[in-house]
Formats: sequence, C-alpha cells, structure tokens
Amino acid sequence: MTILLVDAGNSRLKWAELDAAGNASVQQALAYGERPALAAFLDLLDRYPCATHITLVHVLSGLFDDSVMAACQERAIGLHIARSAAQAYGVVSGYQQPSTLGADRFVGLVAAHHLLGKKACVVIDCGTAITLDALDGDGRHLGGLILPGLQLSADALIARAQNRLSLSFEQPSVFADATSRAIGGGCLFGVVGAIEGICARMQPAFDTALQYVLTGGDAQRLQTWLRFECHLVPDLLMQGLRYITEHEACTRC
Ligand SMILES: Nc1ncnc2c1ncn2[C@@H]1O[C@H](COP(=O)(O)OP(=O)(O)OP(=O)(O)O)[C@@H](O)[C@H]1O
Ligand SMILES: CC(C)(CO)[C@@H](O)C(=O)NCCC(=O)O
Ligand SMILES: [K+]
Repeated sequence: MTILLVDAGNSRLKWAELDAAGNASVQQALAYGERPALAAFLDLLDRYPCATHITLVHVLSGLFDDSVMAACQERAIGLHIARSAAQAYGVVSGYQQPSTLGADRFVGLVAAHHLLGKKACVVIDCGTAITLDALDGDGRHLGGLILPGLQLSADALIARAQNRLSLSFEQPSVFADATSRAIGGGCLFGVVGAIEGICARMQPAFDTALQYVLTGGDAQRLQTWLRFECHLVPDLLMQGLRYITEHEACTRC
C-alpha cells in the first residue's frame, strides 16, 4: 500500500510518500517548465505504479481536477482532493465565500494549526505567489493577502523591459553595483519588506505574540533576510495533507 501526498502549485509539483507508520518521506519537487501540470502528474503516476491512494491539493483548473480523477479511476487509485471549506480539521475560514480561498492556503493553515499546538500564527507561503494568512489559537482564520512571488516580480519587470535586463539573486545588497543584482536585490528586499510590513500590521489584532511559519520554494532564501524569527517548514503542505489523509481514513473506518 503506497500513499502519495501531492501538491500541484502554479509552477511546480511537490510530493511525498506516506509510510504505514504515518511518516512522510522527504518532499520532492518537479518544475512544470513548458509542460502542462497534468503531464507532470501523469509522470508521477508512472513513477509510482504501486500507488494505492493519493491525497491531492491543487490550485489549478476544473479541467485538471477532472483529468486527475479520470487518471486515478483508470488505475484504481483512491483519490482524495483537499478542498477549502468553511470549517474543517480545526480551521474556520475567514473568507466570505470559503470555497474561493485557495485550497493550498487552507491546507497550510490546517498544518500550521496542528504543528504549532494551536498558537496564533501567520502562514507565509513563498511560491509563485506569496500568501500571508493569519490564524488565531482557536483555529479561526482572520483572512490574508496575496502578492506576486519573488521570481514572478522579477520576471514581470524584465518582461516589461523587453527582456533587456538580467537578474541575479546572488549576494543581494541594497547598494547593488550592477543591473542584475539591482533587480534581484530590489525584488528580494521588496518582498522581504512587504512580508515584514504586512506581519506588523497583523500583530495588533492579537493579544499574544504571533508565530511565523514560512514555506514554499523561496522560503529559505527569504528567511535569510527576514528580521523576525520564523519556523521554516518547507514541507508544510505535505504535513497538512498527511493530517487530512489520517483524518479521512478515520472517518471512513
Ligand atoms: N529548483 C527549483 N525550480 C524551480 N523553482 C524553484 C526551485 N527552487 C526554488 N524555486 C523557487 O520556488 C518558487 C516556486 O515555489 P513553489 O514551488 O512553492 O510554488 P508553487 O506551489 O508552484 O506556486 P503557488 O504556491 O503560488 O501555487 C519559484 O518562484 C522559484 O523562485
Ligand atoms: C493565491 C494562490 C495562487 C497561491 O498558490 C492560490 O492560493 C489561489 O489560486 N487562490 C485562490 C484565490 C484566493 O485564495 O483568494
Ligand atoms: K503552493
């Protein structure tokens, strides 16, 4: 019996195997590049012919949803797709229309709530987009923000400049002395400043000090420059998917 936990984001597929004892393997990632996300997902199925169950979270289209369901049905793989809900797994959505909150954000909140032992926190997911979501100790989501991610900010700037500009995130300095590092540092310190500023604006809504949970492909790079302590959890969504898999298994038995 092989259980796979899968997160299909906007740029990359991430996955881990769940063993019988309930431990998740090290998270792996594959960038889609020019290929559709579905191609990466089907490759994953080929790579794990013994997979019996998949718990999936994705932020892609309904078409992706349908294709994944058909592919799993064909292979007799049990599939659970994690969705955003008004209330589930100890988390209460802060959105007016809970189904419109990204399912990845909801799964990240579930993971952080249980990982931190129900402490008030901000979940900061630094992916293609950056999302910041505030959660109180009772699991109530107060809402959050979405901004362009680090790579996307730089890509957008370069594309608008007819691709004349180069980019480097190496050795960032606010006193950059070359174009590539001026853009890399500008986007990096811009994003870092935005995260710090948004978190400072969230804190007054809480009567305890917020904890910060950082995840996503750019988490490590950004953590280096953030001027507050945070928990770096690169596989936060895998942990949320693990919790959901276990919970769903319990409700089935
Ligand atoms: N090996 C890598 N290949 C591609 N991107 C990487 C890699 N390592 C780090 N990154 C960074 O990871 C970011 C994407 O992060 P992540 O995989 O968490 O996003 P995503 O889940 O696809 O997007 P989103 O969460 O917004 O849907 C990119 O902006 C890139 O800068
Ligand atoms: C913001 C992203 C792209 C981050 O992956 C995703 O969570 C998403 O598509 N969300 C839907 C919109 C929302 O969360 O308000
Ligand atoms: K994500």
